[in-house]
Amino acid sequence: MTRTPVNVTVTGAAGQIGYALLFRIASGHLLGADVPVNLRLLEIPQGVKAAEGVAMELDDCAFPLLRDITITDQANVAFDGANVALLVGARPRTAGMERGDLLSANGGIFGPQGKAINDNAADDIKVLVVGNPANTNALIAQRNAPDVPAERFTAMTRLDHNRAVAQLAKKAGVTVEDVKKVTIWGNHSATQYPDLFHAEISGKAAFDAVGADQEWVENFFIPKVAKRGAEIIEVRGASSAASAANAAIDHVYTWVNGTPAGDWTSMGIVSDGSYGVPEGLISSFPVTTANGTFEIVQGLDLSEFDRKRIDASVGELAEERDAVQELGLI
Ligand SMILES: NC(=O)c1ccc[n+]([C@@H]2O[C@H](COP(=O)([O-])OP(=O)(O)OC[C@H]3O[C@@H](n4cnc5c(N)ncnc54)[C@H](O)[C@@H]3O)[C@@H](O)[C@H]2O)c1
Ligand SMILES: O=C(O)C[C@H](O)C(=O)O
Repeated sequence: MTRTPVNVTVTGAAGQIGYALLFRIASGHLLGADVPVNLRLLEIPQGVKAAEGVAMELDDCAFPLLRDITITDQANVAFDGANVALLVGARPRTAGMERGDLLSANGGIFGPQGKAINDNAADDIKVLVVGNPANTNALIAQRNAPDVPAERFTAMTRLDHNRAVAQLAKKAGVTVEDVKKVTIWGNHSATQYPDLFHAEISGKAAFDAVGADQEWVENFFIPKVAKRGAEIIEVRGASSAASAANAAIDHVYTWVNGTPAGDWTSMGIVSDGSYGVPEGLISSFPVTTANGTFEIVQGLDLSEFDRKRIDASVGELAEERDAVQELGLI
């Protein structure tokens, strides 16, 4: 059966993550091995030539699922008919830049892109924001797209989720498939709360499987996951790219194809007020997915330890929201 190609828009296509991402999308890892794709690559004018070079390499792979590539510096063209949008391109923080400057510079990117999605994307559009500060950039895009259901805008915490799974598997001496129900709560930042207390390892409580070692949880596991991005930058000399691209693939694949039975994932999504997270903030939650939709896992008992850490990260998200509100970006 010939399937209609899915239109996948990638912004920042000529960047590091773009280079690690596009070949996997074109080879069927984003949506499935039987789903043809059209790629729409958005870059700033200075990035267009490099994106053309990447497109030449994509051609040279002769991917059977890749039908068409469009390269543009116009958001309205890039998001025309988009079914999936991966917003990777962002303004990085540079020396001397205050947080307000960073939020303002990114508002200038994610506001217009949100509007372009609103005006041009397909009715079933699904958006993943990767570019940092991911949660607040997603909020800016979402608020600038009033005609798109809010739940279609998500922010990436899957890299943090995967990092937590890997650390737990290492500590417990098991494979990553044995680790289930890990949660990243809050912001994709150093305040995030990687939660192992509701997780399972080989069918038993993860906390017990790591030796019920509270000291390890507080002083190794949580900071290791929360500060892994900074550690990669320090050791590699550049921010994570292949692992970030892999997490973006995982995020969308899971959203479209569902979470496996007995497990959940972490996604930054618009809060409905669950677990006391103020409605409207884009915060990471434990979610299950099925048929292209997701639901927050309900009914988890939160300890005082959990509550304190979730509140701290959500507090940071509320501050970022207030800052972009003051700047008139939402
Ligand atoms: N959420 C996460 O887990 C996570 C993980 C790693 C990196 N990141 C973030 O992802 C972003 C991209 O990282 P990278 O390593 O690919 O950076 P990069 O600098 O290599 O590439 C970014 C690309 O975006 C392009 N760009 C900038 N503004 C644009 C715009 N308005 N429209 C289209 N393209 C634009 C640039 O020209 C560049 O080619 C950064 O913000 C980084 O901090 C997020
Ligand atoms: O780009 C960064 O600041 C780090 C990145 O968000 C990561 O988690 O690896």
